[in-house]
Amino acid sequence: MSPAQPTAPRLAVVGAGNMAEAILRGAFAAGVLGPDEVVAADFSPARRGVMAGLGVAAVEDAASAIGGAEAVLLAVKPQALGSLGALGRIDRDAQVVVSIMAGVRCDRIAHACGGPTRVVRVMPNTPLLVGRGASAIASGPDARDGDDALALELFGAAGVAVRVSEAELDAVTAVSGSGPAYLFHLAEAMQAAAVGLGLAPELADTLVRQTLLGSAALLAASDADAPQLRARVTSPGGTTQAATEVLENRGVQDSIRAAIAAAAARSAELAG
Ligand SMILES: NC(=O)C1=CN([C@@H]2O[C@H](COP(=O)(O)OP(=O)(O)OC[C@H]3O[C@@H](n4cnc5c(N)ncnc54)[C@H](OP(=O)(O)O)[C@@H]3O)[C@@H](O)[C@H]2O)C=CC1
Ligand SMILES: O=C(O)[C@@H]1CCC=N1
Repeated sequence: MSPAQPTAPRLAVVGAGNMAEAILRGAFAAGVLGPDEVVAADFSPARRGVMAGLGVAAVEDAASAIGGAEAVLLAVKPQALGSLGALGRIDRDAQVVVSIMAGVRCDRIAHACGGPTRVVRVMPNTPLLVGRGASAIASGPDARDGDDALALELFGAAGVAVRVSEAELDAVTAVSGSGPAYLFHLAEAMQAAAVGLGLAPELADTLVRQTLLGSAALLAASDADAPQLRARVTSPGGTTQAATEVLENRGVQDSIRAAIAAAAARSAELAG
């Protein structure tokens, strides 16, 4: 597909990495935006190539992408904010800045833009890639009514999008932003255990993926909560009880609580 050349893009994307790609794919699939309404900036020729493959005009220089866009999506790593001189080009009256950077507060973004700015922060997660994202959206102090509309549409197109306060975002980041990694950690451990018990790696992989997928679908669809669903699998004196006792004796629930607390603390630290 040859990239479009928008004269006044609706959305300028700064940082066309994994998350930006997931967000754009979801938005295009749902028809929320067309590729000709987007311009993306990335240092990496390979990432610009990915954008071109989506039909999006891609440039190297963020400053040249920003001009005229209705909204600017900041999708670089939090550590890159300091070197984003292009933010000085933001029209703070006319443009909305949507940031997915973990931990970076609205006031820091506004400072980088040169003063009060219409900032909307979003914490998405990678299941966006398959249309099953969980995204939380917080409007900053200088955002106007309706400034979160594009974010709600964009992120709602690829899963669930909910409004939260900025104060809640560190906890959200720890739970749903990083959350997919916790499940993948469990998948790794289950696959290794299955192979350790003598199952072929391909069989272990199939069984673990389908077990996690089916369990997540059951949790999502059921009126029962997680403890009730767990009780239904656990026959008294049976195999699940034997496993659960080991998990409890080894403090797995405490470990998960501590891990999520560490993620929230790290998100707060990234605020600088
Ligand atoms: N991954 C996840 O699960 C989640 C991530 N986030 C947030 O999403 C953000 C993006 O993450 P992710 O997509 O994984 O990051 P990536 O590193 O994949 O993508 C960022 C891209 O931006 C480029 N870049 C950096 N600075 C500039 C600049 N000034 N101008 C143009 N391009 C630039 C980088 O190039 P180069 O590599 O050459 O520097 C890179 O290609 C992060 O802030 C993260 O906190 C939020 C929720 C979940
Ligand atoms: O690990 C991180 O910092 C980012 C934010 C949430 C998921 N990934």
